[in-house]
Amino acid sequence: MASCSCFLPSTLRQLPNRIASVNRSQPSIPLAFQSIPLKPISCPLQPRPQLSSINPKLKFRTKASMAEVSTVKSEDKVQVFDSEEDLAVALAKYVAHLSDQFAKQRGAFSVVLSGGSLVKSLRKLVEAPYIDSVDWSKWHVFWADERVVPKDHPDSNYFLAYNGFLSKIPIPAGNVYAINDALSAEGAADDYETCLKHLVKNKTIELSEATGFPKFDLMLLGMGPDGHIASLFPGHPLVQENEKWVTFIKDSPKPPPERITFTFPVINSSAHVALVVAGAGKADAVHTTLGSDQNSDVVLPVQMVSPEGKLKWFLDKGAASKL
Ligand SMILES: O=C1O[C@H](COP(=O)(O)O)[C@@H](O)[C@H](O)[C@H]1O
Repeated sequence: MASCSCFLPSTLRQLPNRIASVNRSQPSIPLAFQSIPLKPISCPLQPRPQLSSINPKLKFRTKASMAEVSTVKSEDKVQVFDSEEDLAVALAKYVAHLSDQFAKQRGAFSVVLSGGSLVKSLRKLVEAPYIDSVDWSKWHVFWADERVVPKDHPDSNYFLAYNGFLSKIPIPAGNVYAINDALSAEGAADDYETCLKHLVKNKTIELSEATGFPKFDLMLLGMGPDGHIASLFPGHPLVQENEKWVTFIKDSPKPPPERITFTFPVINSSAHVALVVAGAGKADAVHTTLGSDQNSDVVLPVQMVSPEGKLKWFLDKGAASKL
């Protein structure tokens, strides 16, 4: 029996009452979470999927199978907006629609956030009409990647999301699954994976029948100017990981060096993936991925995003300027 600690409440000190008091799965937790000595809920492990049961298209694509990597599938949608403001408006509508759909369909909405600029692009969701119309109690929030730093550190993706988004919505505190920042990178990755397994077992997260990996309802991915997504960087061996659900990196080319990240099989098992990319600084990587004259010598992590479900690109004019 393995145990995990992601059900412990977040340790951010300023967490507001409305989040702290509506914790669904925990007894009422007082404010000012100073390392509460609760016993973590145990998370029974499920058998790991065998390699042979993994959809072959999810395996790392070598240069020999480059066409598979870089082809934009016909059902993929690329939307280009005049401004980042317009992008944010459309993104809010899209997320609210999926929230409604999954809340009605299965009584829960599992949403994966990224760090960086993505959080700012979610700002319209915390405004009218969505702040009142979205059923936030159905939301379960995860991170595609997290930096292994304290939760109140400026580099923390949780901290960023808390300040820019989570603190503004009435989401139950027990539905926010932050990493255990008291662990090493390796320990935090294992702990997060154990938590996911528990949540798959109790059906908070669905399981992909095709791949045996968790199937999140919506994965919101940002992209770095180098084409990295989550903490999967170009040329790094982690992009080839096809067994683990969550892994760790200690030599991230972008600081801070220690991070945990979802692996490609998890990302690509999602029901919906939105790639949210703004700014001319990202135009080259967008061009490499979506342009017609693709260079087969380059494999960017973003080119390996090929979900079981639907992929949608939200670009502003700057990001699309080289298409
Ligand atoms: O380090 C990271 O970078 C990417 C991209 O960030 P952005 O600020 O260029 O949008 C982000 O998606 C990821 O979550 C984060 O850890």
